[in-house]
Amino acid sequence: MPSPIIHIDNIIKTYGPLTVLDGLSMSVMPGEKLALIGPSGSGKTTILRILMTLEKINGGHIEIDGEQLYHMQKAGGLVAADERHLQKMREKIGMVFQHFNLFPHKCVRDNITLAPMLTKGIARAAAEARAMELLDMVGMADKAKSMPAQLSGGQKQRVAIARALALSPKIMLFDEVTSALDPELVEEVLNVMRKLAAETDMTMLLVTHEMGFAHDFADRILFFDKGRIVEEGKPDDIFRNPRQERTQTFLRKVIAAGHRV
Ligand SMILES: Nc1ncnc2c1ncn2[C@@H]1O[C@H](COP(=O)(O)OP(=O)(O)OP(=O)(O)O)[C@@H](O)[C@H]1O
Repeated sequence: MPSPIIHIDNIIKTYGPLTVLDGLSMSVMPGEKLALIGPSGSGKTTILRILMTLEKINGGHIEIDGEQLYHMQKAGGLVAADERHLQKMREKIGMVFQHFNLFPHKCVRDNITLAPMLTKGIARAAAEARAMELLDMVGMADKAKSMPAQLSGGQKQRVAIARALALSPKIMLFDEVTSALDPELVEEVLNVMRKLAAETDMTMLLVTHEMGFAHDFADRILFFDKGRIVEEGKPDDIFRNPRQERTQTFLRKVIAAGHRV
């Protein structure tokens, strides 16, 4: 039996008086595709940001690929021990955000080569060759020299996915990556994610309000409410036959709003 690639144990995260994660625990097996769903403010984005070390935690343990992520107590929360450790852990994880976050003054190709060249010291020619492979995979090779402002939202997001893949992460985190897109551009981004899920053995965690996509994409659904996981299971079980009243109410609202599940 393989060990979990992510093990999250009893995480507490507060912002001032607000408890955002309230003893959250979960494990993810290598290669697993997970969808995190639940009401707004339930802590889904926060746990992804914590995994990416963009936020400190106030208590609990996280292990990624057998190594502890946070292990030093500092004022205001637990932090990683040192910058080198942090860098090593960050390279295991790629994250794609709702708002693309591309570097506006760099062309598409340079957006992708920057991190491998700066953090791993990869030579420009090798970084560019890899960038072109990744752009080809997301269907954007012909835009390598374009600037981000010349791209549609869907194209920007496909570049952001390629950029997150540039350090060959074992784990990819997707935070509501289609929420800021015009409806007709959503599918091109989802198609790239389907392809990644089908053709790679990466572990993928997806925060989404696209219930239909979560159903088709995920091996397992985690339903968040008030900073905890209140129900988890296979997509068919969660969507067709939720056990918890909280999940039932949420899904009823989602269906009433016209979303396919
Ligand atoms: N930097 C911050 N300072 C204060 N409160 C914050 C901060 N970041 C997040 N929060 C609060 O933490 C709570 C959880 O936010 P989070 O973004 O994780 O929820 P979510 O489940 O992803 O919601 P959504 O589906 O709307 O994105 C919210 O109440 C949010 O307002």
